[in-house]
Amino acid sequence: VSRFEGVPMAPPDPILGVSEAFKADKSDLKLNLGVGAYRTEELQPYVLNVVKKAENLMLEKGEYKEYLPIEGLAAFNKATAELLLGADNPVIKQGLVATLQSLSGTGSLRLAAAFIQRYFPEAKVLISSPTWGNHKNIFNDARVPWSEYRYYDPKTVGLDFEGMIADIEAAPEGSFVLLHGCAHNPTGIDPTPEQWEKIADVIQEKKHMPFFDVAYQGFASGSLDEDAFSVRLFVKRGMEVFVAQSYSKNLGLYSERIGAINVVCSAPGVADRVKSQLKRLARPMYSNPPIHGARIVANVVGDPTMFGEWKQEMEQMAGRIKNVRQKLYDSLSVKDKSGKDWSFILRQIGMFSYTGLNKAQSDNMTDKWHVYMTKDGRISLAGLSLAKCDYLADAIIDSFH
Ligand SMILES: Cc1ncc(COP(=O)(O)O)c(CN[C@@H](CCC(=O)O)C(=O)O)c1O
Repeated sequence: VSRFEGVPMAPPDPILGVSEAFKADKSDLKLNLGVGAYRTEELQPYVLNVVKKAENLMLEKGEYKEYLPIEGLAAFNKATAELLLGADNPVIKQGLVATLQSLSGTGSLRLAAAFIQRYFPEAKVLISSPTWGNHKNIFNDARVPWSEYRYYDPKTVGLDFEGMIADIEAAPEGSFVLLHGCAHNPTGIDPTPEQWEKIADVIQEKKHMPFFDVAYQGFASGSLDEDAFSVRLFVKRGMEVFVAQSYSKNLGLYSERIGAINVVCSAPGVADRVKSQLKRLARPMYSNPPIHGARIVANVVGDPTMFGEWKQEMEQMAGRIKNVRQKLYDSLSVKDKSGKDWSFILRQIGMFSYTGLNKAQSDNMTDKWHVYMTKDGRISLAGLSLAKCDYLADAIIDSFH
């Protein structure tokens, strides 16, 4: 008898498992609107031209494959902090930012969770309701308690701002508040600048610690600076902040696993101590991060021409998704005779649209229409082409009514 007899089969991941089911579907009508991964109008994966350029340069240079330091590639860490905060941000000049390259957004979140568990064992993390499917797994496995703050209002298909503020206010002082920097996943609903000011007020009043998850910088609006507004607002107020970053979407480096955890501290010398303890946590977790993606980011950001080309390609990707969003809205508005107001689709931003379809309706989308999506009603517009919008609209209308 095997020693592993007691090991049960794990359920498929609510997001990544959708792609597995999609691959198994033989229908040529099938559409993968599950995983948040950019596709072209031809529904093909996309390697940015600027990434290919950087990789050709790197190949010509014939670079080494030695271990990186635990904290990652120094040129990447400099570039990623400057992209997030702005190169001329005083906190960078004053050495107040601890930055560690880590295994993309997920690895950065997990490393920060381990730090919180070790140095703030009494604190809990507040996460939005709903939020990205893996956030709860990360904090559960890091043994960090969490609770939810209201975020999505099904009645208005918008932000429950009063509920959000009330729940953040009611949380024990010194809680960590997990915030999506831009392009909230799965709702696509972001606070307005005025609402971000109010969120900063209540977090400051309650001495909470803001913890931003920035997985879509530049991908939401097409502008790196615009999408960093919320983080820069909190830093400008002198608040200490955690920020996890990812280059999976905005630079298309999904499987390179390139991201960073940044901790903005409010006193000199503290950042060095925080960085040293993040390194101490990373070493037994994965020792040191992969070099390839870090070099691509450092090369792209370090070369003004390539940096410019990247910004153009980001605008193109964000632009394609905006066009698809508009076309889906148009198709639904023309086809649906029920009088339902679909304008929420246009008010949402980033890769996703939170349709309001419940689990049974989402199942119908898959079982009858071969449209693959997450069971919380989220569809990834990045996996949709203009050509398929009419078909998707038919599927949504059929599933809703
Ligand atoms: C808010 C948020 N944070 C972090 C991540 C982690 O991305 P990394 O690739 O680890 O940097 C994602 C990716 N969420 C996408 C992609 C698939 C997934 O990992 O769930 C999604 O929600 O479909 C995300 O949406």
